[in-house]
Amino acid sequence: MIRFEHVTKRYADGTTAVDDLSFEVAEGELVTLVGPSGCGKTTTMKMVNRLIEPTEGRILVDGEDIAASDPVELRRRMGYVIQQVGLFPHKTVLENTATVPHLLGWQRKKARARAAELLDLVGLDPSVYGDRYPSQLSGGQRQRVGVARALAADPPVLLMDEPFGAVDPVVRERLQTEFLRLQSQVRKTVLFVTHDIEEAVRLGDRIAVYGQGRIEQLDAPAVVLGAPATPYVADFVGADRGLKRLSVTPVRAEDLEQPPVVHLDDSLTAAALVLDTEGARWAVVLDDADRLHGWVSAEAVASGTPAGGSGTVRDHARRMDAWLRPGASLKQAFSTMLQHDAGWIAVLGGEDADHFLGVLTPGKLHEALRRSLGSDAEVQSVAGA
Ligand SMILES: Nc1ncnc2c1ncn2[C@@H]1O[C@H](COP(=O)(O)OP(=O)(O)OP(=O)(O)O)[C@@H](O)[C@H]1O
Repeated sequence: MIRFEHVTKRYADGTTAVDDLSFEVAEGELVTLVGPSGCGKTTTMKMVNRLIEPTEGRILVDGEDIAASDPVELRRRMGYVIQQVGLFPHKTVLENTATVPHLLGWQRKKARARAAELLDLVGLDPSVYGDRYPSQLSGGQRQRVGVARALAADPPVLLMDEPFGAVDPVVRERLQTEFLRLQSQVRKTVLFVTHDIEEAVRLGDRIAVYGQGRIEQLDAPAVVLGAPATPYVADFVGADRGLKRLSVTPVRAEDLEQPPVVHLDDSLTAAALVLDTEGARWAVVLDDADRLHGWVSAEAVASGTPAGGSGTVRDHARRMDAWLRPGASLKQAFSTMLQHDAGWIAVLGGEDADHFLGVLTPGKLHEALRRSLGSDAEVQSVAGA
């Protein structure tokens, strides 16, 4: 969708901001450009909407060399969100959002309806915020209007330059979450500039780590973190890259352990037999509908069994309210385990969404992390970690 072919940008003073850059962003893909200040990220992005012209090489959008396109027409096909947002102070939120549709000659009513729809999509109720002016919004709300405005004409490409850079970390995280949700619906082709590796890793389908004017590595976040291509990349992503990988590695059904399972109405004798047979110290407890209830320890079962053996698991089961879905991150899994002081966390999913699939334990979590890269790269990265 966006293709850089040997693109170089040298400024008049001789600074080579971008040096022989070749890479491609696929349709619907979100690529984050990350690197230290002055490494050429913004220059790269501004060449895509021709705010800056390359010195050498060419850029194709949808197969078409943009050097031959009309810059104004080109920019209308590309949403552009920047840190300073650049909302018109004398226009309302709704008018700001409808800017590009207006420019494209949409009828006023249609443009306003579209703007209202977009505001809703970015989490701003148009009936509450539509008539406000930018000065009457918080920083985070202004950023959302910026995103809504960039999406209003439904452009296939979004260029985002530190769009969440000016807000505090809490708001920033919320905006990232909302943006990910939005992107899963609209599937734009996105180039996203940031100097924050956490943000790059969280948002990018792939991340491009910049050195001076060059991409040092362009890979999926888990690969960049698990197998950095160069010492520079390893240094840039940080010594805690192992921890960061937890947040980009999903829990998969095949990573789960299958502990013994008993039901609430099982007799303690039956439960004791199951635990004995499997040599387990605890079992997961499900209700009649096979939904998660909690767990029961072998000790509790044993302590109840001599008393005539008439008791059921229900009398000794403990509740476990925490669980995850497949696809949750290993970080979420680990954090939930810590929060509940538990050595395992149940994973529910399947056709009825609440089916018990198995449990993730710290051992399985470690295995999942090791496997996420494929064995060779991982062995090296673990050895070198
Ligand atoms: N108009 C210009 N004339 C000369 N040099 C420039 C010009 N614009 C940018 N540069 C230089 O080009 C290099 C790359 O700049 P660029 O803005 O692309 O970096 P960046 O990675 O986006 O940095 P930041 O994260 O600080 O925004 C820097 O060394 C910068 O000083």
